[in-house]
Amino acid sequence: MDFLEILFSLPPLLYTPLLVGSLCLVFNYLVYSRRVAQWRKSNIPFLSPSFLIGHKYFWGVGSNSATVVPLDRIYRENKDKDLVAFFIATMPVVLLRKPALIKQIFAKNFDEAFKTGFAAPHNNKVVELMLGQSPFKSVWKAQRSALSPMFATARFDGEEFAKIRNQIAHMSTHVEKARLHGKPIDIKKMAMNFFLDSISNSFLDLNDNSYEKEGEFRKFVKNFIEPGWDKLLSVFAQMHLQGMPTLDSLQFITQKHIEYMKTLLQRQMKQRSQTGDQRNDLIDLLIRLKEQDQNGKLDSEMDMTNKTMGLGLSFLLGGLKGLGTVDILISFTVHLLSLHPEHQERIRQEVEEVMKEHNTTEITYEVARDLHFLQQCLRETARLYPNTSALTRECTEDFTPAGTDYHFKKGELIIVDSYSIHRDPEYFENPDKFDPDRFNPENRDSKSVDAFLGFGKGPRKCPGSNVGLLLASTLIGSLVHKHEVRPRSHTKQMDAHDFHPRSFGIVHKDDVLVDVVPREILAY
Ligand code: HEM
Repeated sequence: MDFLEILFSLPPLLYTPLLVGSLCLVFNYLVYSRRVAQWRKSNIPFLSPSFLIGHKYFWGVGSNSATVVPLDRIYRENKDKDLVAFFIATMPVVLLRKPALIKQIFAKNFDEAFKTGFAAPHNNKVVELMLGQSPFKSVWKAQRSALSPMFATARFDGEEFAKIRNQIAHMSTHVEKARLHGKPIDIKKMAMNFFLDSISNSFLDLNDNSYEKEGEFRKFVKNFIEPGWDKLLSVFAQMHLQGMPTLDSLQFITQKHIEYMKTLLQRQMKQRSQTGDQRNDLIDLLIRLKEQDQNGKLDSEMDMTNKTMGLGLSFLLGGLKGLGTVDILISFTVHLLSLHPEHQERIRQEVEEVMKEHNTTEITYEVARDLHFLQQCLRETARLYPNTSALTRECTEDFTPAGTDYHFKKGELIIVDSYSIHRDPEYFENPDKFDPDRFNPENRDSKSVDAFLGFGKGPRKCPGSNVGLLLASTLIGSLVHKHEVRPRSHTKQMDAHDFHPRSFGIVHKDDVLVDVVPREILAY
């Protein structure tokens, strides 16, 4: 009796999964053998897939390890190589290990032969625009240039900063209430309230105060970014299926998400047009672009509403990276500062000095902008805990990096693991130590500058980093100026065991709780 005869003699409930499973294994085998042959021909060193289901290090992702853990093992175990290819389940990727190679692909030759990571589903032009993944370089460049006023920190100068100070006042009231009740502060929640309320008030003209009531925007973003099996699986599905149309529920950005954000933007634009106010925010910008588009030539493939919406949504999602990064950066920084009272003291002194220089007793836009040591602390946190640790690019043309004989084929997916590079003693001495002074311009060398990837690299690096640093400096500067922060939940520096296993980025899995003691009380 052959295999098929035995199979079909079983009850259908048994033979159907067995048949599907066997077909999947055959399919995987074909995918692996084809790609391995290609890597061999292209001189790209690779790790053989284990038992037809990708590299074994990834099997625990989701239940007991974050994605960064297997990537870090592979990075460390292949010290002798510039790059190494392997499979995450059926997805073939090439991990770049050397900053010089990363520079070529992410910066120098990016325009020539690469695009950014996740593939948007075909025939969904709004999602393509939202992800900044138009196959036409001129489109994402025009998109980025149109949004550039939103990424300028100078926009927060003057009256606009009053909105941020308002958020700080809400935070201070909350901190004081918690302290009087003897309760710790949940830093992640506080940072998220601050950042999302700042974004919704300053860019979208919503009047949110999450301490009183969770606003609709916060609810939506929380649901969108909160780690879970559904998000992890949808990211994997998107990567595996490489832009092929999939079930809506398997997509990272579902039709429901798009509809919610579209409705929000359209409602705010309509209200603004009725009042005729001018705020120099995202809503004004979208109204202006829509008007310009109406006067110009309409794209026959996509109507102008979709174009304007795609642009607005790409800002809101920050290429999926802006939202969720600032609050995570703040909570990791407060965690590290809580373990280092000496750095808190330096920040307090810096705030005092800079306030004096600007002749003020408050944290103003100019003060927040000039808190250089605090910004060093934030960059050092982004080194130790780079939220977007897996940076991805895709080859759009066959490409051979200068000075090598590696041949990348069109469609090759490239990954860089910032977490591992940032913890490599070759580039950062004593890499696990929180040492903000390594970001003092006097101490920086070209080796560490090239190896720092906290905000990405090249033309597609983060355009919102300065806005993020300004907001984070305002919150932490205000908190540490008036209070000493002490650890409650995490009394040791967090490591990879503390990362959320179902997040694609670096996010702590538990709440980060701290106690805050007003400095006035400490002085007595
Ligand atoms: C300060 C905290 C932030 C960190 C650590 C951060 C980090 C990153 C990283 C690592 C990337 C990927 C870059 C690459 O692939 O080379 C990125 C992209 C991006 N970020 Fe940020 N980000 C931050 C804040 C923000 C903010 C506040 C915004 C929006 C106002 C923003 C908007 C974006 C956008 C639009 C992209 C996509 C860029 C593109 O694909 O061209 N980011 N960010």
